[in-house]
Amino acid sequence: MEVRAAADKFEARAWKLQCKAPAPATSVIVTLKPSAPSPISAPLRELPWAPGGLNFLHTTDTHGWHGGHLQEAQYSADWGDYISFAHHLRQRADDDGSDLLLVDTGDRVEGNGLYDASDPKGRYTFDIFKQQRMDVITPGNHELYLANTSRREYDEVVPDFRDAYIASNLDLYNLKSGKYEAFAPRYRKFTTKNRGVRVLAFGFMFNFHGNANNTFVQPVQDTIKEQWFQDALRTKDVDLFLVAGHVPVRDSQEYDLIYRAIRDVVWDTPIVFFGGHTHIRDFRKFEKKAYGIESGRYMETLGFLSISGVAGSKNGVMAASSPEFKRSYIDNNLYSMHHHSGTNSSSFSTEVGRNVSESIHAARKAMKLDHTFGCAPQDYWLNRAAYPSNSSLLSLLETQVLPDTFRHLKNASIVITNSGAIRFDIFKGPFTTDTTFLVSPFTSGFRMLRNVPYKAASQVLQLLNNEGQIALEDLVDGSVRTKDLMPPLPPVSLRNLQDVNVFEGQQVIGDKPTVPGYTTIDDAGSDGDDTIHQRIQFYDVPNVIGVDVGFSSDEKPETVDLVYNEFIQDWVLVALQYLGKKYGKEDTEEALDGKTMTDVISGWVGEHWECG
Ligand SMILES: Nc1ccn([C@@H]2O[C@H](COP(=O)(O)O)[C@@H](O)[C@H]2O)c(=O)n1
Repeated sequence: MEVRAAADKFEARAWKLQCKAPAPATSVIVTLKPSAPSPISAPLRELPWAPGGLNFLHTTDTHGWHGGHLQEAQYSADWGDYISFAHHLRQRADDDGSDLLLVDTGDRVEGNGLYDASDPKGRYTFDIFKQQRMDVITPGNHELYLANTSRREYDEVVPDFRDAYIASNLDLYNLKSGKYEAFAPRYRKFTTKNRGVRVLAFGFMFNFHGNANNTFVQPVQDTIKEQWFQDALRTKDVDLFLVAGHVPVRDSQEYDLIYRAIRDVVWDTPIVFFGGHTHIRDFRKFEKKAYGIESGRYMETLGFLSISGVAGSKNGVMAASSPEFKRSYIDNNLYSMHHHSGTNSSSFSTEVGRNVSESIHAARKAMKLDHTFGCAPQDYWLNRAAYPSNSSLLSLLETQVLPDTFRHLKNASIVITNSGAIRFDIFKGPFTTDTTFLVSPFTSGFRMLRNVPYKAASQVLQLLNNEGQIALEDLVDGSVRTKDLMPPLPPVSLRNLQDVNVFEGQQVIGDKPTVPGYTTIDDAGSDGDDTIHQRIQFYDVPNVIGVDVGFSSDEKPETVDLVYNEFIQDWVLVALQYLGKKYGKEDTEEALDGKTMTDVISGWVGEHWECG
């Protein structure tokens, strides 16, 4: 009842928000995020703003973190703050005759209690998210795993953003017509407000195969042959091609194909790509008039990109022979936002921004996200500690959580889970309802194959980690490739992991950096991060981890029950087939009474981690 009443109150507030136009900055200071830490001051680089040009803010892979990071000051700003920030930059654009456009490239869902803890999921986040005006928005794979997620995206988010929502290669099954139909408009042509730049925008999804069958992702190589796409490329009076998508900007067959398809028709109009999916900060030069940016993950990063020298229909602006593309990766905190918008704590928040922050707080309260299951005795890292080690979250799972959880199994068993099911670190201190979803938000449970010969079962883990002589993707036919379903880890690319001296060749403002964070190297060099960070070491982790339950390492049982996270079922079956044991889905059964990894971890924490 209490939760219901709080939810009703929230909905009334959200409705109120919808009726308000963005308000100018006011001088009221409010602390709306009682649980968020204050940002720490750190040496900053200036935004490469293009006066009289085009400026962009880009978010991607936010995964529900619209309330910001409550345990990491560096990323503690929330969606309400982002709304205030964009307001000030729009104002700046109006003042200097430039334009500011906002882009989001998908995976807004799954990964944070704010989205995952409600029933239905997203009950609160859609109203929060839509308060930010977007110019281009696209779906990601997480909007498509479950049929009810894509249905809600179609019913709620697509109308919220009207023509800004673009889905160039995605269809949804229409129950009435019995046909797959466009999820949203295939492309958008618009003219920017101040400079009159005529933009032709597309919104692509990478060639994803793991979607529920109520959606259809058309492979990019087929979409670019469609008549509508070829006609769109021939649209007259286009000053800039904007390709947004849930597609990595680098090493991606999809963006390379789109780049080529555009250049086959239009040889020198500038192209800007906005990417996502791999959770990294990146900036790629395709050629001197075509660049792409990718802006990290989990609301840690607000990507900024500027282009000077693009033609505009207003004020007689001519195209430069070589437009200049620049980028910055802004750490999502108030210290950075105040600095880049020339505001302070008194002048920063707008009324809409404040209301959104308040709604986030109300939603968290309604869902009791701060409910504590126990207290972590130390930090456990997914990628920020080596695996295996005492600080590795995967080691904690492997040595304690999984053995304790599956101890009750009667038969000798091997239990396997994909590391991708684990999404984030555990910090020392309270482990809350929110933490359960940060660590593992997915609804998939565990399944099991009974009486699998030990010889085969014991090799599955090794095969899934591609440690054998073959890669599983060579085994599976072209329609299901392990690469697509279990992308290589870690979420932070090796390019970001290189040992770099952040001072080399750069302007250093202030002292030696003390705030740990990303030290990105991209095609423009190593000065992209707005905050000069102390380098964090990130470590690679295996695709899957596993434990033996009910037998010791020197025993070799005849057969074992093979238990695995449902998400990896297809790969487990393929691996067994390769090992000479053919099983089908019909041979599998539910394990652990349908409990998910979220349930497993919260249950274990409740039993083992007392708050001191
Ligand atoms: N039910 C699910 C769904 C997804 N995963 C894991 O997430 C990965 C995809 O996430 P991105 O943010 O990289 O798009 C996927 O490869 C799986 O590892 C899962 O475990 N269970």
